[in-house]
Amino acid sequence: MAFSVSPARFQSASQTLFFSKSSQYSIPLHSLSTNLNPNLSFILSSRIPKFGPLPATVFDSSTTPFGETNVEVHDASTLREICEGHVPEHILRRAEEVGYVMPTGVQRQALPVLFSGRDCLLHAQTGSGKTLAYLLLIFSTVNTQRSAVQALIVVPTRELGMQVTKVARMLAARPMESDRKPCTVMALLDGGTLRRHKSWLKAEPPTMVVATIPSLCQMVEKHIFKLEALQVLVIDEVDFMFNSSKQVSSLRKLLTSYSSCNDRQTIFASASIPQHRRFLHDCIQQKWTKSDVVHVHVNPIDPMPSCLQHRFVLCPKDQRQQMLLLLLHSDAPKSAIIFVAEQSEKSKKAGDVPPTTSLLDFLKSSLGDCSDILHLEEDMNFNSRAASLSEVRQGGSYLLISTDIAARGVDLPETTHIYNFDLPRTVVDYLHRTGRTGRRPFSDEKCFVTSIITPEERFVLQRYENELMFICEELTIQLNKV
Ligand SMILES: Nc1ncnc2c1ncn2[C@@H]1O[C@H](COP(=O)(O)OP(=O)(O)OP(=O)(O)O)[C@@H](O)[C@H]1O
Repeated sequence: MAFSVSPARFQSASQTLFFSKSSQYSIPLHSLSTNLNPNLSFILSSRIPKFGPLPATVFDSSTTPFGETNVEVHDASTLREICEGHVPEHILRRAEEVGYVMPTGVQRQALPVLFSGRDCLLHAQTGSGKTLAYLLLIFSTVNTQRSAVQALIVVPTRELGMQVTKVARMLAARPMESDRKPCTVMALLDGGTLRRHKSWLKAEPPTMVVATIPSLCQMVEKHIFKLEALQVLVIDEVDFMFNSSKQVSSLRKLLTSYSSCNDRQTIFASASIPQHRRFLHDCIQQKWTKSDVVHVHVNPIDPMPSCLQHRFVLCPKDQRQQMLLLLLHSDAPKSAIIFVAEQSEKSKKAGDVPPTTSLLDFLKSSLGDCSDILHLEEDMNFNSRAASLSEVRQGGSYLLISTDIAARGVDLPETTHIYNFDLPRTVVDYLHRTGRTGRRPFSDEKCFVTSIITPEERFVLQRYENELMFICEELTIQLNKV
């Protein structure tokens, strides 16, 4: 199959949307599984009426005649074939050395669009390789001989920022003999020592910055970080960022006041973009993107990796720890993440032990005090959070007990099992938690997602099943076996 992108057409609306001043894309979505067919490319017209319907046009990418931004990528094309002429040779060599030889679906579809200079909404399954897609675009665009920040990647958490920085630096590493300046990558993340970053930015600005919003704004507001030379702006986990009341106003400023969409290429990425049509409409209206922004939506009818097997087990709330223990004994997972709800403010004020800590204590006392049971939550200090993740990354097997802080973007490809000790609050949270497993793009290895629920929660899970279109199999485990 060939993938083609045609320029925006001025056709009448196939979908009617109405302008909204709100930029919160929080309503639970049917749009995770939209009415689009797989392999459709959704391209917007540039004619946006002031307060009217959005003239959106849907093209079947396999049948649309080619236009001026024609690209043709065959299923058998290697990553090198797609990137050659755009991405520097030493980056391509490095990518191959670390095992990025064939493109994933989203890379195959998005890279030609990205190389054509269009703004883009990268909308594809968790673990599908969106990070590499936007990093390759950045490497194709920046000029490392220039002393200016030319690419900015905004992420919601320090953990995701460290991960993206690591991949970017790993790809950017130049051979020793090279006399050209390497692409330098700065991590401007919450919890870091900004004094060091200030001197770095003043002395020799890095080519690429990976930042969380609070640290970034601090630097931009003090005019230490200048965005004039910005060529690529990536907002990763975009729906999460727009839904965060702490981040949304700064994000809007970044998109409009601090830099202009005409001077940069703007990429939004996520596995979940609720109400994506309205979001695209707002992007154009608010001038966050240019009007010919492209929506690359990969596998819209199958928003989760197909290697996942979803299961649930019914259990009274006060016996979930024992149930989890039985599940761990019967599954014997190589590596697992156990998701626990965040501690409520009321419970914090009452001085209760955080749920992650009490589960950690229970598992350590039941399974033996083994060091490969770790935990991660917002209220831990940044060093402890980093230590937990780096221990998990050191390989071997692990059990990570975490709140939803580990649910977005964190890449732990060894994870084979996810346990929802507490049911996720929304369907989007279910999607991202489950997406922490099944993260080997070319593997068929079965991975398991198990929710421990009360009978009253069954209908909530059923709603998630309907919205995400998966089937959850019931496990029957007798608690008195403990
Ligand atoms: N072309 C490729 N070949 C082999 N592995 C790849 C390729 N591209 C990405 N990967 C691997 O796939 C995994 C998932 O990639 P990545 O973290 O970019 O996913 P994502 O789409 O950003 O997921 P999420 O939506 O959860 O953030 C990583 O371990 C990465 O190294």
